[in-house]
Amino acid sequence: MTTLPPAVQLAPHIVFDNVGKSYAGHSGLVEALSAVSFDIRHGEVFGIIGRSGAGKSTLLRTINALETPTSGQVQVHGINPAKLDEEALVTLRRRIGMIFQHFNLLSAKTVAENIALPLRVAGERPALIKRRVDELLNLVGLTDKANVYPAQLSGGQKQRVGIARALVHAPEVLLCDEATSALDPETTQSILTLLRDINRQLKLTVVLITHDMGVIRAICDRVLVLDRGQVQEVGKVWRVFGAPQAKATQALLRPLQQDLPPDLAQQLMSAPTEPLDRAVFSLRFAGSRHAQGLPLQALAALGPLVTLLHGGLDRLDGHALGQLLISAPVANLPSLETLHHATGADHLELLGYVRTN
Ligand SMILES: Nc1ncnc2c1ncn2[C@@H]1O[C@H](COP(=O)(O)OP(=O)(O)OP(=O)(O)O)[C@@H](O)[C@H]1O
Repeated sequence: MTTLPPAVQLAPHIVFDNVGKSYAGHSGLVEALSAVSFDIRHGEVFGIIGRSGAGKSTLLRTINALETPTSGQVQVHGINPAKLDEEALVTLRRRIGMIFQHFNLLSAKTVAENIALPLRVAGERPALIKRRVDELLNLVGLTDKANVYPAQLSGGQKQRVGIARALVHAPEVLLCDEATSALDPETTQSILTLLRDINRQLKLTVVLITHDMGVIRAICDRVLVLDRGQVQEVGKVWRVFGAPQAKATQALLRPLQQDLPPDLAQQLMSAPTEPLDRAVFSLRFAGSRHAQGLPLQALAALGPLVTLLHGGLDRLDGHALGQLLISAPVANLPSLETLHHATGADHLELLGYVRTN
C-alpha cells in the first residue's frame, strides 16, 4: 500500500469560510451558526462537540447540502455544495456517506437489501451490486446476517448496516450524526473501533458530531468545540483535553475529571493542626511533558511518605494527560514552586489537609 506524502494528507478537504445559518423561529430569527471558519483535512477523524442546540447538526448538514448556509460558504473537494444543481448534488452526495443516530434502515428490507438500495437507485447491474454488498458485509462483520431483517438485529449491528450502506459508493467523506448516542458503552467502543479501522483502511475523512467527550477521546485526531453556533476552540484532541481554553470545553470535560472523592473532601481542612497531618495536592498533566510516562521519582519530590490517593494518566496521541491526587506529611514539605518544578506537572494545587488515621 502506498502512503501519501504528508503535505497531501494534511491538505484541507472541507473548508468552512465564515459560515452563518439562521432559521425563522417562533420569536424571530434563530442564529444556529455564526461566522464559523475552520477546515477539515484529508484522512483525519474530525470531531465536532457541543451541548444540545449548539449547532452541530446544522454544521454537519451543510457539508452535503442538507442545509444551506445563509452567509459564507462551505467547500468540499473545492466545490461549494450550495451552488450545485440537482444532478451535480446527487454526484457530490455519492462522495459523502452519512450515518445516523437511529440508523434509518428500512424495516421491510433485509440487511443485504438495505445496503444494496443506493446502488439500485443508481441503476447499477445486479452482479456488481451483489459483489459490492458482499464486500461491505464482510467489512462490517455481518456476512451471516445478510438475509435478516433490521428488527432481528442489535443496535450495534444496525449501525454496522448503516455504515455499510453509507460506504456503497466508496465515498471520500463519512459524516456521522451522533452515530453512537443510542448505543451502550461496549457497543459504542466496537462501532468507534470499526470507524477508526475504516478511516485507516479506506483513507476516508470522517466527520462526527457528538455531545460525548469520551467519543472524541476514543477516535478523533482533532476536535472543534461549538457553543451557541460559534467556534470556541479547535485543535488536536490531546491539546484541547490537556489544556482546555474555552469555558464551554471546560464544562464538557467536567464529567471526565477526577475530583477529590467525597469521603476525602469531607475530611479536608484548610490548615494543618499537627505535624502528622497530610497535605493533599492535585497535579494536572496536560501532555506537554512526560512523553515517556511520569517517572515515580518525580513524585518522590514530595518526600518518602507520599501517598497516591486517586486519579490516573491517559495516553492520547503519545502525550501523557491526567490528574493525580496525592498526599504527603506536612513536616518538611518543600515549597509549591519546588514541587511544581520537581513533578513536572502543568498545574499543581494544594487542596487542603487531612488527619493521619
Ligand atoms: N429547521 C429548523 N428550524 C428552526 N430552528 C432550527 C431548525 N434546525 C435547528 N434549529 C435551531 O438551531 C439551533 C441549532 O440546532 P442544531 O440541531 O444544529 O443543534 P445541535 O447542536 O445539533 O443540537 P442537538 O445535540 O440537540 O441535536 C437550535 O437552537 C435549534 O433549535
